[in-house]
Amino acid sequence: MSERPYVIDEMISAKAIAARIEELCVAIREEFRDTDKLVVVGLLRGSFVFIADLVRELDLPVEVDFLEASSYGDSMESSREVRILKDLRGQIEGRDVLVVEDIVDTGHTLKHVVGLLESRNPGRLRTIALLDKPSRRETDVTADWIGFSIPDEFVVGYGIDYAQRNRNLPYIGKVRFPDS
Ligand SMILES: O=P(O)(O)OC[C@H]1O[C@H](OP(=O)(O)OP(=O)(O)O)[C@H](O)[C@@H]1O
Ligand SMILES: Nc1nc2[nH]cnc2c(=O)[nH]1
Repeated sequence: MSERPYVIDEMISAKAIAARIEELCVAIREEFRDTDKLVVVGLLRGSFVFIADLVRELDLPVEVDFLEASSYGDSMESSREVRILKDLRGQIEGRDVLVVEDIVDTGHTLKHVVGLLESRNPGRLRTIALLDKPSRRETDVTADWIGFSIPDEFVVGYGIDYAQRNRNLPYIGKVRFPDS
């Protein structure tokens, strides 16, 4: 945990997030309207709040599963080495899958996870990210649906942490160091 004092400035309000999720769900329902039972895969830990709001708004028959991937640890910099700390409980072969990510930054996490899940021969595999930082991308990955495209700021809240804190903020905020 960093000892350096920081403040959090609100960037995207809880209300704006809820409104955007409603819009995204219209598009996702359309894409999966003929699917029997969609497998919605949340990438832990950051997506736990987003997936909870998303599946309740989606109003489709879904199965929820989780995969835990980590590349940042407690740091603000990606290690670029994605570790799978917890695998899915269920099989996805032949199943339609929606991967739910909180943020795509360098893109290493999403690229690694999509590669892993593709190797299991799912049906349709689609991805959604609440936040996208295109200016930071180091890989050729893009989520099929994006909530908000944001500038190069380190963000927290709505599931997303800084050194495991601030995940419980209801909004997205950016971290600022007043001493710099
Ligand atoms: O596009 P990238 O540069 O790979 O960054 C995105 C990933 O970074 C964060 O995960 P983290 O490793 O911090 O784990 P966490 O979700 O458990 O907080 C975030 O939740 C994304 O999964
Ligand atoms: N907390 C946090 N984790 C990230 N992982 C990748 N980008 C970010 C970010 O902006 N904030």
